[in-house]
Amino acid sequence: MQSVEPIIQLVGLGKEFQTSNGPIKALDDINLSIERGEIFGIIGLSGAGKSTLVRCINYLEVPTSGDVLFENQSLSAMSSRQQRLARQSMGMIFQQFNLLAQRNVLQNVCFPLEIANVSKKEAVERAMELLELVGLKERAKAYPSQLSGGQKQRVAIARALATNPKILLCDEATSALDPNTTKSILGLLKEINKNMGVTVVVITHEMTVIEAICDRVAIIDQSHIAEVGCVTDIFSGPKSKIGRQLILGDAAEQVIGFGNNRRIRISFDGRSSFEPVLSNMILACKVPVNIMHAETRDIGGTAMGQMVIQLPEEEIDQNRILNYLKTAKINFEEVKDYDL
Ligand SMILES: Nc1ncnc2c1ncn2[C@@H]1O[C@H](COP(=O)(O)OP(=O)(O)OP(=O)(O)O)[C@@H](O)[C@H]1O
Repeated sequence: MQSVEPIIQLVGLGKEFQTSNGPIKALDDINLSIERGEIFGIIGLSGAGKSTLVRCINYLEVPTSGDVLFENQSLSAMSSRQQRLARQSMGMIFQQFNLLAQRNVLQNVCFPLEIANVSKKEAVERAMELLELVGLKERAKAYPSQLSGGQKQRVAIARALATNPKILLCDEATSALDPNTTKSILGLLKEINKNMGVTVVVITHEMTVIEAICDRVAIIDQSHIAEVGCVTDIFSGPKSKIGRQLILGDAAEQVIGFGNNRRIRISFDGRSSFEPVLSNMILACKVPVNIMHAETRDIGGTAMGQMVIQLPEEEIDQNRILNYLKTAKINFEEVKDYDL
C-alpha cells in the first residue's frame, strides 16, 4: 500500500468573525488531513465556509481556535520568519484572478520574486519559464486588460508558482470561466500536480470540478465537515444529508410523486456501469421494474452511475430483485421519502 504523508493538517480549526450583528462562526472544529501530492477538493454551498477554510490554511485569515500544521509544524507556533517561509510554500489563485492592472504579464509573474529578493535577471528567467509552462510566453508584454479570463487565470497560476510552492490553493478558480476554458484550466492544474508534484487544494461549489480533477473531497456544510473521502466513494455513496443533496439532488427531485411503491437506488462503479446490470436483473428475476432516474458521470475516466428504480407491486417479486442484487454484489439502498 502506498504510504501517505500529510502536508497540511487542520486540527480542531475554528474561525469566528465579530460583526455588528454579533459573532459569526464561519468554521467550527474542522479536522482534515491533506496528503502530499494529491488534488484535494472542498465543496459546499454558498456561505458554508469554504473561502474562510482555504484562507486559514495559509493564514490569510488567522484561526480563532485550533491549529494548522504545515509539514507537521504548527503555523501558530512558528516565528514570523518561519511563517513567511511556510506561506511562500503555498501559492494561491482566486476567482477574480487578482492581477496587478498596471503591470504587464511578465511583471505580474515577477512580482512575488521581487518580494522574495530574487535578482531581476533570475526573476525574468523564472517568469519566462513559467509563462511557457502556462502557454503564454508570447503574451509576456501584454497587460491584464488585453487578456481573456482563461489567459488571466493562466498568468495568475504562473505567478502563484513563481516561488516554487509545495501547495497551490485554488479558491473558486474556474467559477468565472466558461465550460471550455474551465476544462483547459483544470487540465493545466492536473498537469502541474502530476509533473511538478505540487499538492493542489480546490475550493468550489461545482461538482463537475471535483469530478474532473480531485482525488479526495471534503464536503463542508454550515461551518462543519459533513464527510470526507475518495471522490469515487463519495460520489457512489454519499452518506451525509448535504452530500446526498449535492450529489443525488437531481435524482431526488425526479422520484417524488411517482406512487407509493418501494424504490431503490443502485450505485454502480466503473466496472459494473458498463455491464448490463438492469437487463441481467430483469432477465434473471423475470419481473419488470420502472426506471425513475439514471445518470452516469465520468470521474477521472471511470464511469460512475446512480439509478433509482421502482420495485414491482408484489412482495415476492420485490424480494426476488433484492436477493438478486445482494447475490450479484451490486450496491443498493432503499430510497425513503425523507432521503429525497
Ligand atoms: N470577513 C468576514 N466578516 C464577517 N463574516 C464573514 C467574513 N468572511 C466570511 N464571513 C461569513 O462566514 C461565513 C462563511 O463564509 P465563506 O465566504 O467562507 O463561505 P463560502 O462557502 O466560501 O461561500 P461563498 O461561496 O458564497 O463565498 C458566511 O456566513 C460569511 O458571511
